[in-house]
Order: sequence, then C-alpha cells, then structure tokens
Amino acid sequence: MIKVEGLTKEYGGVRVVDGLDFEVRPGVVTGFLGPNGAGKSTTMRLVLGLDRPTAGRTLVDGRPYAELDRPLRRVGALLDAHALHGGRTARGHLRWLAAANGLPDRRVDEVLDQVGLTDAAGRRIRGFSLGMRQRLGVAAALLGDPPALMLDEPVNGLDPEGIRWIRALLRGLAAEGRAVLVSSHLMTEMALTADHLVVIGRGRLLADSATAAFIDRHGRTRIRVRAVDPAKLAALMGRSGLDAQPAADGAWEVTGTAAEEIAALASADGVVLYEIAVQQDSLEEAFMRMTTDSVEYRAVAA
Ligand SMILES: Nc1ncnc2c1ncn2[C@@H]1O[C@H](COP(=O)(O)OP(=O)(O)OP(=O)(O)O)[C@@H](O)[C@H]1O
Repeated sequence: MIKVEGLTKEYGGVRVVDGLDFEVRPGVVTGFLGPNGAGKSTTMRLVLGLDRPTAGRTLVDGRPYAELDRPLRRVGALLDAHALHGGRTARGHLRWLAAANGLPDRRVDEVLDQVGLTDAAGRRIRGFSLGMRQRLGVAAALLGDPPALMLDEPVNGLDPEGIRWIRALLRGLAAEGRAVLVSSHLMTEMALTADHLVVIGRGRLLADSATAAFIDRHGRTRIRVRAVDPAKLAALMGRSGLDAQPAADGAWEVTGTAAEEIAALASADGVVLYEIAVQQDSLEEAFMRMTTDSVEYRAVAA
C-alpha cells in the first residue's frame, strides 16, 4: 500500500503539489490522471524519495521510502525510460540492480522473460527502441517482486500489441493482490486498465473514485433517438421541453431524461422510433469536462 499524506512540493516558491492525500490500495489498478504539469511525476518522485517534500509525507507499507530495507522488494517503479545507462546490456543492467538490492540473479532471467526481452537480453541498451526501454523499465520494477508498483506513462512508445500487453500485465499484477499506480494520457487505455482513479490538477486532488463512478459523475448521458418520420420527431422534440439537440444524421440527442420517458412520449404522440440508444460519455470526455478549469488556469499562468 502506498499512502500520500498532506503532500506539498514547491520549486522556487511555486507550489506544484498542493496538500495531496490519497492511497493506492492493494488488488486494484489505480490510474493517476491529470493535465500536463499537474504534478503526477513529482508525486511519484516524492514517493520514491528522489526529492524531498516541502510538507507532508509519503509512505510505502507504512514507512517512508528512505527507511525501507531493500526498497525494490517493497515498491517497483518505472519513471523515465530514457534514464538508462546505454552502454550496459539489458541483462547487465538488471544484474547490477539485483546485486545492489540483494536480489538473486535468477530473478533477472525471470523478469526478462516476463517482459518478453529474453532474446534481447545480451544487447546494449543504447540500441533499444523506446518500447524496448519501457519493457526493460518494467522488468526493473518487477525485479524485487514488490507488493506495490508505480509506473509513469508505461505505454509511452509501445505499439498496440505492447499496449495490450501492459494492460494485461497491470491487471494481472493487481489480481495477485499488488497495489498498482499508473499514469497515462491515453484515456481509452486508462478506462480499460484502471479500476480506480486519482485525478489531480494544479497539484491538487480533483477526484478519488472508482472509474465507473467518475464517468457517471462527470460525464453526460445522452439518449439518441431516430424516428421513421423525422419531421414528426422534430415537432415532438420542439414541443416536449426536453433538452434535445438535432444530430447531423436526422437523429436527436436528448440529455437529462431517461430513455423510458422518451419512448413513452413518442408512443403517446404516435411517433414510431426505430432507434433509441443510451450513450455515456467516455472517460476522456468526462476527464476533459472536469479538468477544463485546471487547463485554463495553466494556460493563463503560462
Ligand atoms: N525539478 C524541478 N524544478 C522546478 N520545477 C519542476 C521540477 N520538477 C517539476 N517541476 C514543475 O512542476 C510541475 C509539475 O510537473 P510534473 O512533471 O510533476 O507534472 P506531470 O503531471 O507529471 O506532467 P506531465 O503529464 O506533463 O508528465 C511542472 O510545472 C514542472 O515544470
């Protein structure tokens, strides 16, 4: 379990993380979302003790990172896939990490296999594609078989097959009871991967809820209807007082009411419907709706 308590970080008087409180629970993939510059990477760096908080604290298994004995066994992290020593081989890099953390050498081959890099194990990292570097970073995070994982943009640079692989991996790790925190800008991917979301903007907590509940709360639900006689439907929509907008294809989109109510209205008016569909906003739409203020603030500040 990872805990963030009253976490605040200022750089040169600018507050980039502002009183954050949240938990990353075991058995769940928690998506960490926020517009560019919201403070996600800074928060992860603070959890890993790579920087000091201005106020507040972060805990891994109830202890600050600096107090962890063999930290790779407690929390694995993928931060910046570029920050690798290019002259080393993949296996050499992992062996060095394993040795530094008192981990057995056999873990190196296990994690290379787990991330699909066995065939490239003897190659120098400088020749790796971004996708291969991401896989190597994931291997390093898994090396200590830790109960908690933090991955910053792990799908960055991965092809569709790689993205599916990460999704399955993260879900599998959570299913094993691990706490998984993952940031990404790919909303469709997050909607498929994360059970829970922590959303921040300007360093502050904007939402901490189940993914489905977040979409319910911040997204809109539209009922899309089409009738055999479009003119009759248009007249009904005009009279109904509903929040209805015509779509380009002759359909109408209605918000703020239930599908049953529209069906009943149409039936009472003799309007024959041949399409009635409930459409919910995607995670991306819900996210954009909730973070607009945050984005605007930064645009002005910039
Ligand atoms: N070492 C540093 N010195 C000064 N400012 C910093 C430092 N690290 C981060 N910042 C600033 O803190 C803010 C938050 O950055 P951070 O990288 O944590 O955001 P992010 O949410 O991860 O963004 P992105 O989605 O773009 O990766 C940014 O305005 C950034 O410029």
